Amino acid sequence: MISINDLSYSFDPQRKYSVLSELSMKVKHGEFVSVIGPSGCGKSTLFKIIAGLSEPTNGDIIWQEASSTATTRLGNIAYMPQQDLLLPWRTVLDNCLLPWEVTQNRSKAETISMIREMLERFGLAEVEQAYPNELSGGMRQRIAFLRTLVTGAELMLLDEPFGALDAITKREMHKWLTGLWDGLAKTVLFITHDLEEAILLSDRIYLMSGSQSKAPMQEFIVDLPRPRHSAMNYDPRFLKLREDLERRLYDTHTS
Ligand SMILES: Nc1ncnc2c1ncn2[C@@H]1O[C@H](COP(=O)(O)OP(=O)(O)OP(=O)(O)O)[C@@H](O)[C@H]1O
Repeated sequence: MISINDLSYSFDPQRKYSVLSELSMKVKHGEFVSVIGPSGCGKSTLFKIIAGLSEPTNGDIIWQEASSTATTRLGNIAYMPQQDLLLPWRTVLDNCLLPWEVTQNRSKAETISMIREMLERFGLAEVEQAYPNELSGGMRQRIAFLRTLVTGAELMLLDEPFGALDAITKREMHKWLTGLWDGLAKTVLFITHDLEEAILLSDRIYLMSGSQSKAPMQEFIVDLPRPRHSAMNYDPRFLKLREDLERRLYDTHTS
């Protein structure tokens, strides 16, 4: 689906300090891949480059089997930032229509009917005419996720979508997303600081070191069957991986 090769990025025009340095990773069709790493190591910067909002300083992004530029990716890869960014003056339905207003890629009636089906499936049919301030945090995140799906893009970049939710709502969101995942036929790249969330949701996890002296990326395979459920948190494979990730994450902090 996407392959990132030796990617580097610097905010500094003199390029003295690189936020990302020779970083490589791959995501296959239909995979759920999480990116974890210490705060400030460049996870959101990486997502902005993949989404086409910034051009890398060096390196190549192979997307849809060809070398790509920011312009070819922009608007074709769905990006859900940390805040839900729902427009407060628009109803749920009108917020979900936003991606269609930009692309106009099918008829409005067809899009509304597709959104209504998704609202039904997401358990949100009754709030179609509600405004964002009338919804709970979990509902707002579900609407923002639905709006990201409406773009129709196969690759979705989700930047800490559950980071601001309380522990119980977050757990409900995990249950909801793992239940939904098998029928979605999407490819997801997901940023999180929550190791349990990363293990429960992902097929693979990349740990970004953010350090010039360490390997920029370490890969971990999550060897747990699907469908996933929260009781897997006690599976010995889950516990072993959690311990391993925690240790490696701590190592990157203390390097
Ligand atoms: N527009 C900018 N100009 C200059 N430096 C920036 C800019 N945006 C981010 N940075 C710096 O780049 C580094 C990486 O930031 P980024 O937000 O990508 O990290 P992150 O890993 O996503 O962090 P967190 O986990 O805390 O969200 C940080 O040191 C940050 O201060």
